[in-house]
Amino acid sequence: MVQVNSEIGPLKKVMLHRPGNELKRVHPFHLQEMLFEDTPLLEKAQAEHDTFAGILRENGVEILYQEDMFAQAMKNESERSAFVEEFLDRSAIPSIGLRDRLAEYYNGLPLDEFVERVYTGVLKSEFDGGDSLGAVTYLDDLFLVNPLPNSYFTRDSSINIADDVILSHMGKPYRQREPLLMKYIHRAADEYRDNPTQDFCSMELPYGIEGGDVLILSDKVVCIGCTERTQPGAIEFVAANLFKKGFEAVYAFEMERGRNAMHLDGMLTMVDRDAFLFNPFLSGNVNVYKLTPASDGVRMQPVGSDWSKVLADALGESSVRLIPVGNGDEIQGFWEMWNLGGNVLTLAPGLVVCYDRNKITLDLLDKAGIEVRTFEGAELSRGRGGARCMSMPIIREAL
Ligand SMILES: NC(=[NH2+])NCCC[C@H](N)C(=O)O
Repeated sequence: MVQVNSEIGPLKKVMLHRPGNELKRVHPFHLQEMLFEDTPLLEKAQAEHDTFAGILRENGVEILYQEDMFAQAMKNESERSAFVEEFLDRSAIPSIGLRDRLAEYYNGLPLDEFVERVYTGVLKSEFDGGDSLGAVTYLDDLFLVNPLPNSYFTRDSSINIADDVILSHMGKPYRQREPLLMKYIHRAADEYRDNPTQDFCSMELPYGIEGGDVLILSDKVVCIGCTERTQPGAIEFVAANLFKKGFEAVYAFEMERGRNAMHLDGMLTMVDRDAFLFNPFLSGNVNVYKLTPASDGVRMQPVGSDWSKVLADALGESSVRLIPVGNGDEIQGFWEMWNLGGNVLTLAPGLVVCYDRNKITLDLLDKAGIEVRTFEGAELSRGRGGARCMSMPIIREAL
């Protein structure tokens, strides 16, 4: 049963994906499209990820691996062939003959190889496409089926709020198939079966939303980044549904639409009952809008750009503590923002896990009395996500 009513309640259960051979598919000439900054070294990335997982376990968190849950869901043959249909529909296969051959190939693989091939995709050179037109044209395409190298960022492809699950509608083509894995996991896994699901990924709603943009302040209030990945229409839709469940407000943070401010969770994370890490270059410069329930749907009201005021109001407190990532330093400050200094995963109020590389921010966290567990992220950070992006909370204890 999913139960996530805050960003900071003691974390009990989480879903991760241990990076696999899909990272070896990241091509240096296609970094932008594949959403990587550089080519990650798989073995080192796995070791870093294992250290991250070890810290979670030491702190009492049960870990479920996405790849295991997906394999479990795919044991059911009709589910598997339904998945293959949807997966290939979204893989832009250039001809029907080739698509049919690929469907046959995927359906015929032993389960472990099947799962591996979903993550790693299929290179053109690896597949005998027969005499279909699709197999002999577009020869400069590298992949027939693109890999899923961003799938270790489990935060983004679905969203768990209270006992609701949202399947994301990803903003970038390279990631649009990731929520499908979650869709089939949700249908099969005990953890999810009883939870209401909003399926943004199959819905014809033309608006994107990703989990990295959604911050749950409490069982009444949620903040959502309005970014290049998450559009106003999706925020309004989610807000209207949350209001039906008793939520009282959704704050929309309007970000610049670009890779610099990719998701809200790179700009703002909650680390204690009254404390946040934030991007000091944005507060005061980007507008926040408050959505509240209204008889005819959702009411919207601008609430300025001072994040400390906005967050204090959102929590019903007189003030909050804001810790500036990189302390606003004109070069290092930007490095630390870029390298996920603000993207920490909070394990309990005042206890966070994050990369060890953002020294200015680590020092400020220490001075603020926040306990920090660190791990190296030299390879993992090449995908430009940190501890929060790499984790999907399933259960957090109530505060
Ligand atoms: N929640 C996050 N901040 N996720 C970061 C995802 C990074 C990934 N390479 C992407 O561009 O989509």
